[in-house]
Amino acid sequence: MRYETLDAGAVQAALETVDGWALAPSGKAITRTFVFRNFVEAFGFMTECALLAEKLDHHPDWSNSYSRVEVSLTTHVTKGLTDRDFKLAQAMDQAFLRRN
Ligand SMILES: C[C@H](O)[C@H](O)[C@H]1CNC2=NC(N)=NC(=O)C2=N1
Repeated sequence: MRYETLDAGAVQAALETVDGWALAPSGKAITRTFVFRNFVEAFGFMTECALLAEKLDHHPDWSNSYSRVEVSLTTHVTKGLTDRDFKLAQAMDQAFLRRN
């Protein structure tokens, strides 16, 4: 499997291609909180994203509390940000838009 590790400049450029994601203080993850009308909407989004993550072979670190889904994306094998984190972020952004 191929991972394209991103340097600081590439991370800044990639952040422009996603919606509402912020760089974590460590610089090794990006985070976004998704808010829904209720738990069922939030869990439906998580279910769709779980299938997208399997397809992309890249998986989120996330938590859910009622209508909120807090997501952190990082690449565990490289211990940093890669193009895969941004591909998954884009897919999650699109899933959110389809549902709102
Ligand atoms: C074998 C498998 O492809 C790897 O373990 C993948 C699966 N999903 C992954 N997801 C994330 N976020 N980071 C990884 O390093 C990672 N590795």
